[in-house]
Amino acid sequence: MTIALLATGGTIATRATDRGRAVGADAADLLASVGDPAGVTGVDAAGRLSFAATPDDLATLARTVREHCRIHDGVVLTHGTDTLEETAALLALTHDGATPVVLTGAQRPFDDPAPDGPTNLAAALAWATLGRPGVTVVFDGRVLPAIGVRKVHTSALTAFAAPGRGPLASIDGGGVREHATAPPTGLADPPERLPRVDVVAQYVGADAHAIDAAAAAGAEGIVIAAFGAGNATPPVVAAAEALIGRGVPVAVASRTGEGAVEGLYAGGGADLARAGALFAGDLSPWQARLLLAVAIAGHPDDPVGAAREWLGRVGATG
Ligand SMILES: NC(=O)C[C@H](N)C(=O)O
Repeated sequence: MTIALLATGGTIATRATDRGRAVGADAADLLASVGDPAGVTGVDAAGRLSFAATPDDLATLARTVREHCRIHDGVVLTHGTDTLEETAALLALTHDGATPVVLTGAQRPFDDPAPDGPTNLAAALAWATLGRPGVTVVFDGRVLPAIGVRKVHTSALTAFAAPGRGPLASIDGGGVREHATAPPTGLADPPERLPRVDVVAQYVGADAHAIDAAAAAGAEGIVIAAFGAGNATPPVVAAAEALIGRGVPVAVASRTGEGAVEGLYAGGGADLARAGALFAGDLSPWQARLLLAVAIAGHPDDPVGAAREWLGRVGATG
């Protein structure tokens, strides 16, 4: 059994500096922190804080993970928590085969007197060793599905949840208790590049400025971080209808944090649905954005059709 540990940076690898926390631990340091387990090869895949990652970085990482899936029995990534859910979604969409891919990270730095990184990394390696297929996130003793995972706390050690989808398993001193299996992954090839897809936030009185600016800046798709079950202000609905009419795919996801979107209300979600917007089920706006970008890259003729099918397959829509 061989496992690749791909270190990409994040708080789990940071030390204090006079500029603020900075990445200062590599794959070898991380493996040393968990006692250099046999069969695990450390790879320095990146060394950044995850808020600084670009779409190109994510596409490159997805291809790197695929390569390591071909030569190892499992792949574990250490990753910054800020955008871990976005990388997790991309890896889930582009996963190939049955090799377990497990993401983890930490809320406390590498040089913290009571770090959570070693516990999380040890649990991630233990979960990967079990060989369950698919892409998961292991954090603070919980195994979560990649699709649906969200960072839900800025500082607590229980930083992640998958609302409505629940932990798949718990890992603690008593061992691993499995409750559920993750939905299927592996719907597309990792794209060479991720097209620009922008997220437009909804708030009381939001006008069409942001959505129009996104389109003018070259966004090939738009995600509306909508009110409630999938509503937007009248000017944003009108702008979205116009964009869809010009062939720009528009997806709708909720800003609430839990539950699925539906086109229910006249003047809001019902109008968006009638215009042909993609309702992204229970995906967060951030994961919906990755899904739409992968669909645009892989299915330029019908990205909305491809994305609709994938949403069903990952259990995001009914
Ligand atoms: N806890 C963390 O890893 C947060 C950090 N800013 C990152 O995402 O890289």
